[in-house]
Amino acid sequence: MTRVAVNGVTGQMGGAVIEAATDSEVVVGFATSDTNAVDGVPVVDLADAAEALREYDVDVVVDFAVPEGALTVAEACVEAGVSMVVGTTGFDEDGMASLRDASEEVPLLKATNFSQGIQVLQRLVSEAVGTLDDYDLELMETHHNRKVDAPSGTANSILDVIQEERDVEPVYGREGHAPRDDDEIGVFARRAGDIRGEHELVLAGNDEVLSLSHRAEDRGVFAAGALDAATWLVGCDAGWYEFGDVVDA
Ligand SMILES: NC(=O)C1=CN([C@@H]2O[C@H](COP(=O)(O)OP(=O)(O)OC[C@H]3O[C@@H](n4cnc5c(N)ncnc54)[C@H](O)[C@@H]3O)[C@@H](O)[C@H]2O)C=CC1
Ligand SMILES: O=C(O)C1=N[C@H](C(=O)O)C[C@H](O)C1
Repeated sequence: MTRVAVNGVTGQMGGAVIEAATDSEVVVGFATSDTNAVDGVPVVDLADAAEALREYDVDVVVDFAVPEGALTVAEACVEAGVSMVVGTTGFDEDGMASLRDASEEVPLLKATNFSQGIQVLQRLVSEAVGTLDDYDLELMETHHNRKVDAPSGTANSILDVIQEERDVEPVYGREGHAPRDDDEIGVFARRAGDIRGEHELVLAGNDEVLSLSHRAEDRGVFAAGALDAATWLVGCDAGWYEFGDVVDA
């Protein structure tokens, strides 16, 4: 069985990963709090991660935390020679560069969304935007009220896919006198309740509207995808991998 360490183990996704781990074993978790254990999984201070990766003979880290914590664990993975799956979102350019550096030393797989449906949605978005090349585009995402980064990592990834097809400029929310340019895309983030994650791209023109949308119904979908990625990643060469590599394998 793949031996997994979970970073952000006291968080919502940390708990979901422990629950979803049936074909792999979560042997240790990392946190910055004083917690000793979560659901029977021993918790080690994040500062001692490199040592713990060796002590618990970890194959791969699954990370759902905050960028700062993910980067600390990436350093520990490099030090201990352990693979890493990064689910955390909200990295700035420097953070992304640090992850790229780490991937030169160990196998590192990063995804802003570990649901298979989003993988397919991204392919549909590429086709739709490339074909309906003069339609107006608007991108919406909705998440629970505890989410700290906006727009979501997934929305940013969808935006990347769109920008590979069309030269559109994102406009984040609109207020006041804000007439629309042909080459802009409105991007909107809503936060409410415990909504797990909804994304929608609207394409409108030619007296018609095409809507491409996805809704996650449980965090288990992300946890299961991340664990699939973790099992797949172990044994790969050092390098940068994405969830599409796992889905296509
Ligand atoms: N890629 C994907 O499929 C998914 C990604 N996510 C992302 O995962 C991340 C975590 O999401 P949730 O579990 O919902 O958040 P959460 O707020 O419930 O958990 C965050 C965890 O990070 C820890 N943490 C906070 N500050 C820290 C620091 N400075 N150093 C180390 N750890 C720290 C917290 O103690 C907690 O355990 C977010 O970035 C979210 O966007 C969430 C769901 C799916
Ligand atoms: O914070 C979340 O919950 C989620 N975050 C990811 C994102 O930022 O896209 C993935 C998913 O939508 C849930």
